[in-house]
Amino acid sequence: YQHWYNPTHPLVVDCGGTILVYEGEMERAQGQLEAEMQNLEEEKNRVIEEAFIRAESEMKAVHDNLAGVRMNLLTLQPALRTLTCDYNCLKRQVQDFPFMLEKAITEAKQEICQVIGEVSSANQELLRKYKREMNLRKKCHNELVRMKGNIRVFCRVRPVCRGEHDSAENMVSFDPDDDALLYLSNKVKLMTFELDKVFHPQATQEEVFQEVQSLVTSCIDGFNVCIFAYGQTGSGKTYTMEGVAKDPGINQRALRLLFSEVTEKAPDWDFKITVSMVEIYNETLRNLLGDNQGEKLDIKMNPDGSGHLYVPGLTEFTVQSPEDINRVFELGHMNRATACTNLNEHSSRSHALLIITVAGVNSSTGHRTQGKLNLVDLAGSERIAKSGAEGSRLREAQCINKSLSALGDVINALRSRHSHVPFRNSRLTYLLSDSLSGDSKTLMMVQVSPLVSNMSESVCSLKFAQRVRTIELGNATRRQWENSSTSSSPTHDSAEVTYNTHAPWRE
Ligand SMILES: Nc1ncnc2c1ncn2[C@@H]1O[C@H](COP(=O)(O)OP(=O)(O)OP(=O)(O)O)[C@@H](O)[C@H]1O
Repeated sequence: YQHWYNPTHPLVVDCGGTILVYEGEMERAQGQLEAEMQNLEEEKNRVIEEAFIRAESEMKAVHDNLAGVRMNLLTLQPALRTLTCDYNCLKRQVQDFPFMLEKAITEAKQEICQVIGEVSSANQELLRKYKREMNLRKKCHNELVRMKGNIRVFCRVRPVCRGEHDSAENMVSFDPDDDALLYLSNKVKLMTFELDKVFHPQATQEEVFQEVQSLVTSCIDGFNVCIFAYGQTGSGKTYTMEGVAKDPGINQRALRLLFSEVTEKAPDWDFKITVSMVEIYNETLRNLLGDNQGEKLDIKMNPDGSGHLYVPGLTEFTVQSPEDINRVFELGHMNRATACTNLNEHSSRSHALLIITVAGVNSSTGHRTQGKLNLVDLAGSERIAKSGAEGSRLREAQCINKSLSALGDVINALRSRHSHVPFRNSRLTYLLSDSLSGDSKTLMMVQVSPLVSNMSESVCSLKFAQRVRTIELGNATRRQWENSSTSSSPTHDSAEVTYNTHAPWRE
């Protein structure tokens, strides 16, 4: 090496220069590098510091969150425990539910059976009390009727009809404060009549019916009822009982009311309404709902031993619908009209009876009732001058006179509680005997014409009404005593006709 190396050699000198340049550059580069490294170190430290600070704050936030979560956890834990507990409890309940349900159903069934048993026995008790109360009510009602007398007398004054020319005098007048008083006046005197109720000429069919409807419906409770229209020809009897097509009278209204009342009582009660229509002319009975109008009916003692009367062959029409009611009246009217030449004249001289029987049975108690409603349009009550009438007219007058007198006698005997009631003195009273006796109810509707020309007949009718109303009520106890001593039978039907009134019923 020393051999060939010559430091003075130009090449070496050149190389040494180059080396020195390189060494200078290297030193400069090293300095740069070191500065660079220093920068990087500083940058690193700054970044690390920043990261640290960020991490610290994030850590803090996480810590805070964690603390919050911990807090939540602490509060949620009891709730969770409760929920778990509830859940377990519910689960157990769900598991137990079918058994509990079965048990509850069984218990409920037992309770229901017990309650039904209690209700049923309470019901029995109530039913017993109800029956007792009903009997008591009936007794009280009967007692009240007995005290008031079971015969009522109403009066209806008809209006002056179109075409009637009568003197303008006010023959009839009314008391504004007392609807039981009626005054009749002629030129010389004023007569006062006291009745149970007076209907003035403007009284409507509805108003009249309202006064009689409780009597009508009492036959559903088993009472026998008679409603008579009494008065001279043309005084309004037929108007009151039958009415006119547009404004029916008591007959139709009564049947319709009974039908609707018994329909309302279903299904607790099973009622049957039957209707018969009879005409009594010259003491002969005619079946107005039958096919054979020529047939004369008879009144006989029922062979069933009940002691009741019956009319063999009498048609009993069962009313099952409101349409049946129209049919009954149409048929009755048609049959009555076909058998006579002048219906108006004929109806004045005959009695027309509508007999409605209402029989019911209570579906729970088996209790039975039977009541009869007799609606009677009587023949004209006017007196026929004996000298003027002859032949068939005289016979008609005698028959009417006989039956109306017999009716007055029967009412007198019943109200006075006589031991013998002369039911057999006429077909009318004989046919109605079971509906006039016992605790039956009777209403006499005395019809009055307002015409001055009818004054004397009006006075007669009102005197008749007054007499019926003022007959002294006999003593019930005495009547029973008299019955037991004079007759073995308590019914009036079988009593001999020995009673003869001297009361001038029909002057
Ligand atoms: N309250 C009244 N309102 C209106 N008109 C009536 C009234 N009462 C009766 N009339 C009429 O008076 C007339 C006679 O009445 P109705 O025929 O009813 O008498 P009556 O007493 O039945 O007679 P008869 O004995 O002849 O059958 C009839 O035209 C009737 O329409």
